[in-house]
Amino acid sequence: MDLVTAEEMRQLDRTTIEKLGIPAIALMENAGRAIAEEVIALCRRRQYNSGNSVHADAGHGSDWGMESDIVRRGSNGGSVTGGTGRSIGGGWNGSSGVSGGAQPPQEFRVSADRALTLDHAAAEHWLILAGKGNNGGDGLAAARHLREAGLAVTLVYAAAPQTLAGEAAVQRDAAAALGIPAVVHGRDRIDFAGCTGIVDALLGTGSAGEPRGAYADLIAAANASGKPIVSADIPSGLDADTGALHEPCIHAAVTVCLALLKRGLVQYPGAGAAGRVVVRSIGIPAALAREAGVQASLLTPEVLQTRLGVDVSRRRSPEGHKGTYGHVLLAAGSLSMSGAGLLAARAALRAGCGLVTWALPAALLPYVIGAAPEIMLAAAGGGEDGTWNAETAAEVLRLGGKRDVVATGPGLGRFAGDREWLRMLWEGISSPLVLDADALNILAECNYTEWSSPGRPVILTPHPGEMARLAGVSTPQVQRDRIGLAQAYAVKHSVVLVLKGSHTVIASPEGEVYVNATGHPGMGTGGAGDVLTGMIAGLLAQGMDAVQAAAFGVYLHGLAGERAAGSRNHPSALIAGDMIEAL
Ligand SMILES: NC(=O)C1=CN([C@@H]2O[C@H](COP(=O)(O)OP(=O)(O)OC[C@H]3O[C@@H](n4cnc5c(N)ncnc54)[C@H](OP(=O)(O)O)[C@@H]3O)[C@@H](O)[C@H]2O)[C@@H](O)CC1
Ligand SMILES: Nc1ncnc2c1ncn2[C@@H]1O[C@H](COP(=O)(O)OP(=O)(O)O)[C@@H](O)[C@H]1O
Ligand SMILES: [K+]
Repeated sequence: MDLVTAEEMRQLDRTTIEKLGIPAIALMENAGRAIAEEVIALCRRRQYNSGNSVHADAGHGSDWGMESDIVRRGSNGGSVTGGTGRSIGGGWNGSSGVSGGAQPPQEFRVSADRALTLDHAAAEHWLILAGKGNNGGDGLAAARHLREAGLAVTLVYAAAPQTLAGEAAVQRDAAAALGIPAVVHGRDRIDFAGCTGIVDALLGTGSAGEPRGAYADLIAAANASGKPIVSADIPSGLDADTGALHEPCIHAAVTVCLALLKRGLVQYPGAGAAGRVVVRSIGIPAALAREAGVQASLLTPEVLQTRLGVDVSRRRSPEGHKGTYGHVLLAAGSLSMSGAGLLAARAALRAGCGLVTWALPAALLPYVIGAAPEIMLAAAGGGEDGTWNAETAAEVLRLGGKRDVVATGPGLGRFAGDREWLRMLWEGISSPLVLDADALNILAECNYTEWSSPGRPVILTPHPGEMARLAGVSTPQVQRDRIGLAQAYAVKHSVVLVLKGSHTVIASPEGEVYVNATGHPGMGTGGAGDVLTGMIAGLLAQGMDAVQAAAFGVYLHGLAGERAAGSRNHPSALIAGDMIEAL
């Protein structure tokens, strides 16, 4: 699923309208219809949750909705198929006692427009907050469809209705011709307390900066009302590209994202303000996105398989052996942070590589013998206190020269001469390199683009603090536009960048970006990143290319976190080692 900026979306709108000849009003109609359908779906969920679906339970009501189908299925032991609507005039259901070879009577089935049908529709009264641009037009179109479905709607114009233009003005006139009641901000009283829900169609991809005047007032009042809000395209007040929230910003229960997923909806804090995000097709062909040069996508199994060519089933050859699956060299751990090396080494094995050699300070070795018997240990010299030193570079280079992947950083610590140490590895290791933790902190102090490189891929896996040091900005600046920053950094420095955190971003040197959606807040625990480093190294060793290994590693790491969190009594009990066991 592609992720677009507001500007990219505008281009795709234009291409659809001008090159394909689809009228803008048709797109707006589709948008309005999609928004109305999602409002109705929300009303159904609400009714279902508050037990109002008793009709559907009894199987004789007029509820034709999705949730009621689920209820019917449940009450019939799964034997009734849903999704076809209520049948009228027929009655044969295969168990009605028809016998003796008699044929069932020909069924006569008529289905209503179930997506726009709602039980107790008259109990609903929605306010449609409409801005004066096309986002407002979408809301006005939705109002007509909702009214058609029997819900009461009141239009709330942010600006005088006569200031609307183009397609939005067409929608305004259609609503007026149908006699849909309308109020105007600043002129009329707006009864937020009396409504059952709010459509936010104030600002979409054309918004710029903080909501002003009437827009700000209406956003604040909508949030304060406590009523469920369905946002058209994006929550008004959200930066569609970065996920930054202006003040004020709508906090939606549902966001009906139109045509293509906007970047800002998958980046925090925007992702938190959007609620449940539903992407709805409105007639803009999704295939246009790649043709127009869109480079970002959500990391779904489909993207992993078709776009990245990852064999997600991770088939193993019947004749394979440990040599088939590659050998990782991990240079990590020090006396006070030995666990970081152990976690990374074990995670590499669990990711499926054949062999892992863990190079570590010699003084540390006696303490970790037997901690994970599957791991080979290599004493790399270092200080008597179990720390690394500059002289260890030669041994790491020697060991790394024979391995399929070299990973370093977890638990490494800082030491005199560490910049030169890292430079020797960077220039001397010809297999793919994974750098994390202190290796990144060292790198941040070096002008490494001037280092010579044997032309192999490098994967950097910073958390936001490490990213800030690498990019020379503050951590809040990193978080303000994670996709944009990761993309720019990866291209400029010719690295594969994994910017960790909720919805980890993976960026390639060619500017391709993938945003991960697996994971769990329980993963905010020491060592979780070390596990990821090991996993990515383990996948690289098995022959994946750097982007494949980074993306698939992040995806699997998130899944493991979800699984591990689910297996504890409480997710906050999750520790990094649980994720390795959940692989
Ligand atoms: N054919 C298409 O293009 C399709 C578009 N579609 C839909 O259109 C949306 C984009 O529509 P859009 O480009 O008209 O912009 P939109 O988000 O309605 O805002 C513009 C208005 O807001 C105002 N305004 C801006 N910033 C403001 C602020 N901070 N505070 C206050 N006001 C502010 C600005 O006022 P101005 O600055 O001009 O005074 C202007 O009046 C898109 O998200 C999708 O929903 C779909 O239907 C598919 C087809
Ligand atoms: N709220 C969250 N949702 C999803 N993943 C998370 C969340 N918090 C942390 N993580 C993941 O956990 C890992 C933490 O890594 P890091 O900060 O490097 O930890 P450490 O240095 O202790 O190993 C990263 O992969 C990050 O994406
Ligand atoms: K909106």
